[in-house]
Amino acid sequence: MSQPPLIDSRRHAVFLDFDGTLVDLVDDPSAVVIAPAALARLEALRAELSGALAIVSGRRIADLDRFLSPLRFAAAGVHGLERRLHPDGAVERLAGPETLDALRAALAPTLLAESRLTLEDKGTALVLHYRTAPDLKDRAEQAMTEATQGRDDLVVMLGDNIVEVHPAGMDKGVAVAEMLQQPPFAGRVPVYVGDDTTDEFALRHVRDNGGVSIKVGTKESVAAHRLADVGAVHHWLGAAT
Ligand SMILES: O=P(O)(O)OC[C@H]1O[C@H](O[C@H]2O[C@H](CO)[C@@H](O)[C@H](O)[C@H]2O)[C@H](O)[C@@H](O)[C@@H]1O
Repeated sequence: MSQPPLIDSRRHAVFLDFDGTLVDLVDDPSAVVIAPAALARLEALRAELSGALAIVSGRRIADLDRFLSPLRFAAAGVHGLERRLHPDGAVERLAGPETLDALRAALAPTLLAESRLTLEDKGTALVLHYRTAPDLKDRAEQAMTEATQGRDDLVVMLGDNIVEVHPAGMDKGVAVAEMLQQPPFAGRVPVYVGDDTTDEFALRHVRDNGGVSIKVGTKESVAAHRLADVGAVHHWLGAAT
């Protein structure tokens, strides 16, 4: 995998993952921080791209807004189950939290028994976190498998020290493909940057459709290009032409 080409602000639409791409991974999911200088660079880049810059994340858009405050960006949140095409627009939700009520109940005994496993409830998705208890990886995956037994309407995804469940039929690849049909992204060449397994859906879509696919870090990937870490991502974003 090679170094990525520089962003061409006249031609490209830029889609950026959040955790592990724009911010370093930390133990507490609520404790991620973006440097003010990096935030200012993102804002400048969005203007140069005539708005064609979006965050594509497993996070809720409300959480992204909090981390990126005072800025707001176009975004696909919860792996595409939430959408906002324009920073000042309303968030569109493609599923409601009630879909996961039975799962909340089914996971409760495991959470009671294993206090080192934590649940992040994103409404339309549930996440079991085990970063601070890596020995509980199998236990978390087993609990999620058992809780989702017979639920073909749901999909379980393994991320970086997490196991996550949400309604089936949506992933970051579908989200990027759909956003590319709409202004300000339509007609531009997609660039996608991401670090995790859930980014592979989008990296594959972009790679197969003439775009620029960029993996962050050393994990295996379908991407054509690589950047070493979060610092390298911000450096590269700042070099856009
Ligand atoms: O799609 P992303 O923007 O990369 O979001 C994926 C998940 O990110 C968060 O979890 C990850 O980051 C946490 C903070 O650094 C870390 O503690 C955790 O181990 C990582 O998996 C977020 O909490 C999840 O909801 C997102 O799905």
